[in-house]
Amino acid sequence: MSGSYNLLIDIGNSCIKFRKYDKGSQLSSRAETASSPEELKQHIELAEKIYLSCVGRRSLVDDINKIATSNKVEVIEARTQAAQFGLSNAYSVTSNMGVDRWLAMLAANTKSKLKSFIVVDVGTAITVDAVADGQHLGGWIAPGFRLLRDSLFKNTQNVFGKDEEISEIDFQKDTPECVEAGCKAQIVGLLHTAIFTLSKKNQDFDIFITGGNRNILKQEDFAYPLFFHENLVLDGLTLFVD
Ligand SMILES: Nc1ncnc2c1ncn2[C@@H]1O[C@H](COP(=O)(O)OP(=O)(O)O)[C@@H](O)[C@H]1O
Ligand SMILES: CC(C)(COP(=O)(O)O)[C@@H](O)C(=O)NCCC(=O)O
Ligand SMILES: [K+]
Repeated sequence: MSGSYNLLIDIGNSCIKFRKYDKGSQLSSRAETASSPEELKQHIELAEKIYLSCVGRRSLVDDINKIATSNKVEVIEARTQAAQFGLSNAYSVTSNMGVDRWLAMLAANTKSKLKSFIVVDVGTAITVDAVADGQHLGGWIAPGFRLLRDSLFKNTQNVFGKDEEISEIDFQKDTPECVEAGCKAQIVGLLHTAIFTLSKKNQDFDIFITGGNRNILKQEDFAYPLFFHENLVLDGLTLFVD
């Protein structure tokens, strides 16, 4: 049986996230991850339509399109816009902005009563975007946790790591723990600086956190409430489902 759900797909630089979504029955499963379009095949074959965003490899989109076309499934790809759904983009060259950032902002804008917010997407890269009264003020792009850590290993002789995770950001007593805590502290510091920067311009705003590494940010490290969402990019794609 085909046509029972829409398939939402978010292609990032590390992995493919997908979720089935049906507006009528409010079907909205948890996001799953796939390492290749081939893994999505059975989900694509039975989908009514596919809504897709990509900041990763274009060849992945081509492969998804091939599977979809051979099964007569329409693929709708989202693109960053100058203005959409009551949100205005600050970028001077709209198409330069990753569509994942635009979709996360669109989703946050529908969830924020204040229409003023910060969105942090903690993935391969970490993006921060600030919005005041539906106007995007601009944002930041910084290396994500793995990039931070790997750049240390790559560019030093005596810094090494290990696989186990440390649980909290505190001062550490051996190299791997110092690296992990240091890189995590940098990410926490990024959000503190974002809050400080928007506080100078705006009184009240919401803070949305998303992305595969979102749990590096913890409520206990902040005085403001943080709203955690599994995948705001996929949430943004639902706005396009007719
Ligand atoms: N359950 C998980 N599934 C996938 N990635 C995870 C998970 N938990 C943590 N991660 C980490 O999240 C990062 C990927 O985050 P994600 O937001 O999917 O990135 P991107 O959009 O850049 O592909 C990876 O570095 C990975 O180590
Ligand atoms: C900044 C990003 C790499 C983040 O991607 P991700 O970490 O989710 O894979 C992506 O949004 C991107 O490629 N942006 C283009 C540059 C820009 O937004 O200005
Ligand atoms: K990201």
